Amino acid sequence: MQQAMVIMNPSSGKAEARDYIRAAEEVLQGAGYQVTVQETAGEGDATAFCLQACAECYDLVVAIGGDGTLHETMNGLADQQHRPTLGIVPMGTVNDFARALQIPLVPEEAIQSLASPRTRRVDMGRLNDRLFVNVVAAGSLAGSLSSVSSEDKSRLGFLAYLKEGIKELASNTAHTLTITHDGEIWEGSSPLFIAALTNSVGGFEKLAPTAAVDDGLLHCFIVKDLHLLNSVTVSISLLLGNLRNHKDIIYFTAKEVSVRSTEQVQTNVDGEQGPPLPISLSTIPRHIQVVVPED
Ligand SMILES: Nc1ncnc2c1ncn2[C@@H]1O[C@H](COP(=O)(O)OP(=O)(O)OP(=O)(O)O)[C@@H](O)[C@H]1O
Repeated sequence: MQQAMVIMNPSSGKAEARDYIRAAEEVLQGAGYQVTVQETAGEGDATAFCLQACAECYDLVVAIGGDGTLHETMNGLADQQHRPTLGIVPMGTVNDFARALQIPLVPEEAIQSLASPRTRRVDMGRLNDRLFVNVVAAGSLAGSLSSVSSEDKSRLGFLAYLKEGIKELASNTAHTLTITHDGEIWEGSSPLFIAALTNSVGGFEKLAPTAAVDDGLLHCFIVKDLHLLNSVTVSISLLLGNLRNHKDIIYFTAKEVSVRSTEQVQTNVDGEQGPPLPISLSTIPRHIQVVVPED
């Protein structure tokens, strides 16, 4: 019999994940799996459970939680020889990875699609010595995005990030960043650098509309010194899915990028606070197999 481990974060989103365990077990048992449920109690648990699933050669690991739970679960798959297929039931407030893979955001529907026979191989990102699934941001704006409260995320979604971002822009802080990729070096003042693996960032699916989950590329945006006034035109370009063509944005794709600064600069990784600069980023093409809904 095939083995499935369900890793569930009871605190994700509106703290309703526990209510869906029974339904997930039923669908997986119906699909022929013997199911083990593991509930996280805090940071690091999802990674530890996933490492156990790799070591014990589970066939499937299902993450029930938000992007943070998914980030931790996928870090357990990093350099393992046996990597189970991944199933996702999005329960967070943003759920970027699920959006990028067209996994339903309604938990009941996502649970039904766990029995889908369709899978996709997707890229992972590497940041220094850990993995990321969706996006890395660096700069003064990235630091402020880490401070968006869960309450605001639940209430306002993407607008919560915009609210924090505008507050930060008003204080007009930018750092000197040195960004190296493919033998090219950019150095200048910037409030924000973004490297996205998928088209969905902060719940907003038009940031990098050309990014595919399996193109092996980091889609990078350098926001040149931004003032409140031109931030309006940048926001409009963002809404139109045309950010990469804005005159104050430098857009490029790369397989490897490094970002450093002589100043103390914060990062945000998959929506949570990351390590300070310097960082080295790269892609691990088609590293993970994910269950996706049937067409
Ligand atoms: N039982 C628990 N109680 C409180 N926090 C937990 C528990 N289990 C895990 N965590 C923490 O929850 C965080 C991940 O939350 P997750 O991202 O899944 O939900 P979210 O923040 O509501 O969603 P999103 O990232 O989409 O906004 C991790 O930092 C993890 O350490």
